[in-house]
Formats: sequence, C-alpha cells, structure tokens
Amino acid sequence: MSTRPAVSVVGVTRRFGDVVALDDVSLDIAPGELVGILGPNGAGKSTLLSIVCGQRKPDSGTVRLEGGDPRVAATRRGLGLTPQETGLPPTLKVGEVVDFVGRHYPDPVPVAELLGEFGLADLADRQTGGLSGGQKRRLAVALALAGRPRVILLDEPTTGLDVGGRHALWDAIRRYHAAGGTVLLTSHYLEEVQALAERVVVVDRGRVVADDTMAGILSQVGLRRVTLTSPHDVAALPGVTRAERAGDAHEVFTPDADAYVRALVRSGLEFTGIEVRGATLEEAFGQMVDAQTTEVAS
Ligand SMILES: Nc1ncnc2c1ncn2[C@@H]1O[C@H](COP(=O)(O)OP(=O)(O)OP(=O)(O)O)[C@@H](O)[C@H]1O
Repeated sequence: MSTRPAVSVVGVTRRFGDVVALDDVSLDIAPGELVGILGPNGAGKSTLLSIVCGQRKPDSGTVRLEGGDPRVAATRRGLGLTPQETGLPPTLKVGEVVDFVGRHYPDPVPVAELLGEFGLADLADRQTGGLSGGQKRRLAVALALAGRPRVILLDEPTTGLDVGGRHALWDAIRRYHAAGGTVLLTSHYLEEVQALAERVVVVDRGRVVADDTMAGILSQVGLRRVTLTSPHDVAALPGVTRAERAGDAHEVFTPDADAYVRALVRSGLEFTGIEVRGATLEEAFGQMVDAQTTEVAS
C-alpha cells in the first residue's frame, strides 16, 4: 500500500501585502486521516486550504496533493471542496446542480443517492435560490462529494446550521471517512472538531501552534477543571492557573486537582458540590493561543 501522504505541505509561507497569512507551515496528512484545523479568525486556515486545493500559490514552500501539484487540473481529480462561501446558481434546481457538478467527474455519485445522503431528496426540484441558508450549506458539502473524491477539504462546513443539521452533516462526513476518505476541515466550533477529528492542528497567526491527536492536545494542556460552591475566595490557593466566579459558584483551573483539593480541605474553607474533570478542547485551545500571544509579546 502506498504511504504517500494525501496532502503534503512543506515550509509554506504566503503573504498578502504586509500580512503573513501563513508562516513556514508544514503538514503531512496520511490517506484516510480526518484532521481538524482550529484557529481564531484570521489565523490562516482558509489560506491554507486555498493553497492545498491549488487556488492560490505559496510565496515559498511546496504543496503536494496525492503526490501532484494541486495547480494542475489532473491532480485535483480526486479532490472535493467546500469553500467558506459558495455561490449556487439561484435559478437552477438542486437536482440539476448536483447533476451538473457530477458530470465533471468520470464516476459521479448518482444524484438521488447523494441527495438522500444529505437529507435533500425532497428538495431535488427546488431552485437553489429558494433554499434556506442551512439547506444551501448542506448542498455545498454534498457537492464536494459528487465526484467520489479521495480527499475533501471543508472550510467551516456547518456554519449556519442548526443542531439537527449539524449532526446530520457530521454523520455524512463520518460515513465518508469510514469508507476510507481523507478529510481536512476547518471549524470555529470546538465541539465539531472534538466530535469528528482524530487529529487537531491548531493554527494561530499563520503558524502551527500544535499538531497532535485529540487526546494528545488535551493532555498537553493537562489542566483540570474543578467546580464547587462556596461563599469564600477558593481561587486564592496555590496552583490555580485561572478561576471564574459567579456568586458562590466557582470554576477553578489547575494542573494538579489532587493538590488543589488537599489545599482546599486544609484551608478550612467551607464548600459543597465539588466536581473535577479534564479540560475541554475549548479550554485547551484558549491556553495554546494565549501561550503563543505571550511568547510573541515577550
Ligand atoms: N485576499 C486577501 N487579501 C488580503 N489579505 C488577505 C486575503 N486573504 C486573507 N488575507 C489575510 O490573511 C490572514 C489569514 O486569513 P484567512 O482567511 O486565511 O484566516 P482564517 O483563519 O481562515 O480566518 P476566519 O476564521 O476568519 O475565516 C488574515 O489576516 C486575512 O485578513
């Protein structure tokens, strides 16, 4: 079996005037991986996808898609793409758009099958101009799969979807991945990356700040979150990295929950309802981006 990466990005830098959108980014994605790219607004996520799909050229560095140059049309045969914004021809019907896109590929997914997969079967005869925002988004992701791609790039795939729509789309992405497809997706929804991705790449200010498995990212930060109720200032104890308080409800973050609880008991402060759990991806992500900001500032 080939071990050639599905996507290979080596030392890529891309500037827009004075803005360094990507700063020496390297990333290999193996066939069949599901990778989530996470980063604040303007971090460089969309620029990275646009370079991987050949829409933009890096100023320096190299990009390979299944071993080829993504700027060459033949290389993109096995690629499906959902950009952040898609313009659908408003007077074409949903079924016609799917048919039109599919015809660009040698072995397209049959229209009815693709529409069924994305819960759009009832809308096949609706003009795309008459779809809701969420329906348009589902169609945009469905179109990425029309040509049975081996690799898909999804830029904020579930933006604007309600909870039901989001979960339905996650299921479709999972099915694609379970069948062996490679997925690179960006998201602002941390729960989305947590729900889908096996590997998380955190990007901030054009640089890769972390690249690890989901579990690795969470343990790298290693914070524990302690919640409890108390009328006292329970955050003024050693080892507390961060704390929030709303009335008597406290949320305390610490790398060592056992030491914190011992110190709390020794302090004699009253408390009730103590709970300890690991940090969420959101907390881990906040820590990483904050650490980066501190490094840059120092
Ligand atoms: N065509 C362009 N012209 C000028 N600057 C650009 C252009 N495209 C991107 N940039 C800048 O490059 C940086 C990275 O933008 P990019 O869209 O890649 O970020 P992003 O992580 O996708 O952000 P968001 O989450 O807001 O979509 C930003 O500072 C952005 O303003």
